[in-house]
Amino acid sequence: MTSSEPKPRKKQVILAAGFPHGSPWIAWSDPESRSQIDFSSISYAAQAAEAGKFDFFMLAEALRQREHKGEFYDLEISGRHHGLTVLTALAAVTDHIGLVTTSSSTYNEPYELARQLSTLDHLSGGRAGWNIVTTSDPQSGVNFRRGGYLPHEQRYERAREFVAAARTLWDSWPVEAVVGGQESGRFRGDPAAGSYRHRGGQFDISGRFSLPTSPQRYPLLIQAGDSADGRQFAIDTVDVVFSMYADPQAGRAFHADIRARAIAAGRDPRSIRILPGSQCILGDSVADARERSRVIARQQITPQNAIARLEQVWGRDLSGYDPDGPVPPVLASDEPGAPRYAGYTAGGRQPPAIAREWYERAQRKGLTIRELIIDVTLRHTFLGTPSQVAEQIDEAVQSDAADGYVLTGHTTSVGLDEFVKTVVPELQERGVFRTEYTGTTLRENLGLPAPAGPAPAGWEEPGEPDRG
Ligand SMILES: Cc1cc2nc3c(=O)[nH]c(=O)nc-3n(C[C@H](O)[C@H](O)[C@H](O)COP(=O)(O)O)c2cc1C
Repeated sequence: MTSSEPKPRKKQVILAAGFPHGSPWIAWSDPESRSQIDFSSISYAAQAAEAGKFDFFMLAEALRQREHKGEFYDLEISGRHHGLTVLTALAAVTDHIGLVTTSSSTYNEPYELARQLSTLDHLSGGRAGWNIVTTSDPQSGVNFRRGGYLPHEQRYERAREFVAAARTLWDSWPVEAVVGGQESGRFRGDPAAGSYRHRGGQFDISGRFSLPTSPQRYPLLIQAGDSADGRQFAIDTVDVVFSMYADPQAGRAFHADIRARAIAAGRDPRSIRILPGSQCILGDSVADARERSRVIARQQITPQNAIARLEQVWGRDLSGYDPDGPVPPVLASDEPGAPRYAGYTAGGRQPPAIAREWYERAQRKGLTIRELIIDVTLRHTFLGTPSQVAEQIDEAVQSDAADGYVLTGHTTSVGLDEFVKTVVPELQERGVFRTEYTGTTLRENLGLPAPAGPAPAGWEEPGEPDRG
C-alpha cells in the first residue's frame, strides 16, 4: 500500500448498555445507585446510553425472585419489571437506540411473544431486539403452567422451534397486504394475510397472526447461553451472541470457536456479532482504577454474599465457614444443587462440575472464599484513564476478542455516565465509534445483513451493512 492510499476503515466497536446495572448482585446498595424500578431512573439510563450513541439498551430477565435456604434470596437484584413493557414505554422517550428484551424461550409461547416483539418493532420504528434465554433457574418453572423444569437439551430443542414458529408468524402477513383503504372498505388486500401453521414436536399452532410485518421483519436476535448446545443454537439462529468472555484472551478463544462452528455450518462468520458482558473502571491511572476496582469488588461481594454464592454451587450449608478463610473441599456425599439453594449453572455445567473447577482454581491461585467469588464473578475488564480504556477496547475489538461489549456500570442508572462522557469521545476520536446514528433500524445501525430466507412480498431490504 502506498502512502497516498486511504487507510482501510477500522472495525467499528458495538456498544450496548445492560440494565439493571451492577455486577454481580448488589449494585442497588451503593448510595449513588438509583432505582431499577422507577421509570424516571430507567429512562435516564436509556437516554444517557442514547446520548452516548450506544447501539442498544438491554434488559436482563429474572422470572422469579430466587430462594436460598428457604428464604427470599435478597443478595442480588430484587424487583424487576417485565422487560417488554418497559421497552415499549422507552420507545416513546428515545429515538435511535435499539431496545432489547431478554425473554425466555422455555416459559413463553411463540404466538404471544412474537406479537409483543412485533408491536415493539412497529412502535419503535424498527428498534426491537430479543435476547433469547433458555432460563437455567430450576425454580422459575413453578410459576408457569408447565409447572416444572425442562432438561437442558430439551430447552434448546424448544428454543429452536420457538424461533422457527416466531419467524413463521412474523412472515405471515406481508406488508403489501395492508390496504387500510377507506375506499376499498378493506384493511387487508389479501384475505389470506396472517394465515399461518406451525407444526412441530414442541408446538402445533395455526390461525391468523394479528400484525403485518414490522420494520425489521424480525427483531434483532441475540442468544445468551454458553454450552455446546447453546453455541450451536446461536450459529443456526441468531445475529448476536451475548457472551461471558470479557477477558480478551478468553474472548479470542470464544471468537475462534464461534467462527469455526459457523464455517462448519456453512454460515458466514462475519454475519455474527459477539458481545461479552463487561465493566470498565476509570481512574487517574491504571493503578488508581485497579484500586477503585478492588474497593468496588469488596463493597459488592460482601462476606455474606460470598458464602451464599459458594453455598449455591456447593449445594450445602457453609455458614460456619470463614469467608476470608480457605475454600472448603467439595464433598461427594451431599446432594449437589439441592432445590433449597438458589442453584447456579453455567455453560451446561451443573453445580458439582462448577464446584470442582472453582475449588481447583482457588487452590491454584491461593484464594480465600471471598477472593474466589470476586475472581469468578467480576468483569472489570478495562481499567485505566478514559484514553487507556478506549485504547484497550479498540485493541480488543481489532484483535477479534469481541465485536463490542454489553457494558454495565457498578451503580444502577447513573453507572455509565462517566463512560459516556469520557470514553465515548476517545473512541470517536480513534475513528472506531459512530458520532451520529446513520441507520434507522437497530439492524442497520449494527450493519447486519437482512434476515435470511425469502422475504414476504412488499418487504424492503435495509441499507447496506457498513461496519468496516
Ligand atoms: C451472558 C449470559 C447472560 C444471561 N442472561 C440471562 C438472563 O438475563 N436471564 C435468564 O433467565 N438467563 C440468562 N442466561 C442463562 C442462559 O439463558 C442459559 O439458561 C444458561 O446459560 C444455561 O444454558 P447453557 O448451559 O447453554 O449456558 C444468561 C447466560 C449468559 C451466558
